[in-house]
Amino acid sequence: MLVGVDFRFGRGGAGNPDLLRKLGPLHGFTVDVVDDVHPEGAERRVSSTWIRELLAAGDVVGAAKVLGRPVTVTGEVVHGLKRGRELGFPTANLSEVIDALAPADGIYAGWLDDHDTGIRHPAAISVGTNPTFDDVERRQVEAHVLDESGLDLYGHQVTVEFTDHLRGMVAFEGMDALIHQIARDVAEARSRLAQDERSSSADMP
Ligand SMILES: Cc1cc2nc3c(=O)[nH]c(=O)nc-3n(C[C@H](O)[C@H](O)[C@H](O)COP(=O)(O)O)c2cc1C
Ligand SMILES: Nc1ncnc2c1ncn2[C@@H]1O[C@H](COP(=O)(O)OP(=O)(O)O)[C@@H](O)[C@H]1O
Repeated sequence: MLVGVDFRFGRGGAGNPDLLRKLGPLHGFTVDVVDDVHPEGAERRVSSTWIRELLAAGDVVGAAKVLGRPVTVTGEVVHGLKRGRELGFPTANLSEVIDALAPADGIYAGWLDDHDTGIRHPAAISVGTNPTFDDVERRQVEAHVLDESGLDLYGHQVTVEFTDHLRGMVAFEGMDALIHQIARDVAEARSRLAQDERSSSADMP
């Protein structure tokens, strides 16, 4: 059994790791107690509560530090409402993601890893219900691959990785305002991802 140092069980939380250790040999299990983990320089210990708080604030940089890995969601690319191509920005829509650690509604820079081709594409990512329109019920994760228009990603298994939060989700008055803003997001994502690439190659041995 693997438990944290502050693990409690039983009535009123009277059981603690010491008691578990005593009970182990009587019932045929062994006990490992794990110390709190702190991200470098942090007072607060790593916990799922903390990670959820950061994700709810769209802070994917902070969440990645606490998780010890980037924030990602994985799913299959499914058909959406075919509006992306009309806007000039087709977006690969992810199927309902299981075990999702999706960050708050908003717009992000990141990467789309295509498991079927092994290609890692730079992307501008949208999370939410696209409130400019009133016909999207389910929260969606959708990614526009930068500088591409001829991809066919339907049916592919992909992982979307979030590296930077760009802004919150906005209900625009019309399509033109939305298109205008997406073009700015794409430019912003391009420059953030260029920095991300530089810093991750600087980490290489
Ligand atoms: C970079 C980016 C930013 C977006 N920002 C918004 C937004 O602020 N408000 C909104 O309603 N939809 C936003 N969207 C989502 C679009 O409305 C959505 O991609 C479009 O309707 C296409 O949907 P479809 O894939 O179902 O065809 C954004 C999409 C991208 C790629
Ligand atoms: N640059 C791109 N980024 C994402 N998807 C692209 C891109 N170019 C082509 N596609 C294809 O277009 C589809 C998305 O187009 P879109 O009009 O948004 O349709 P849907 O509403 O079905 O998502 C993707 O699933 C993918 O197959």
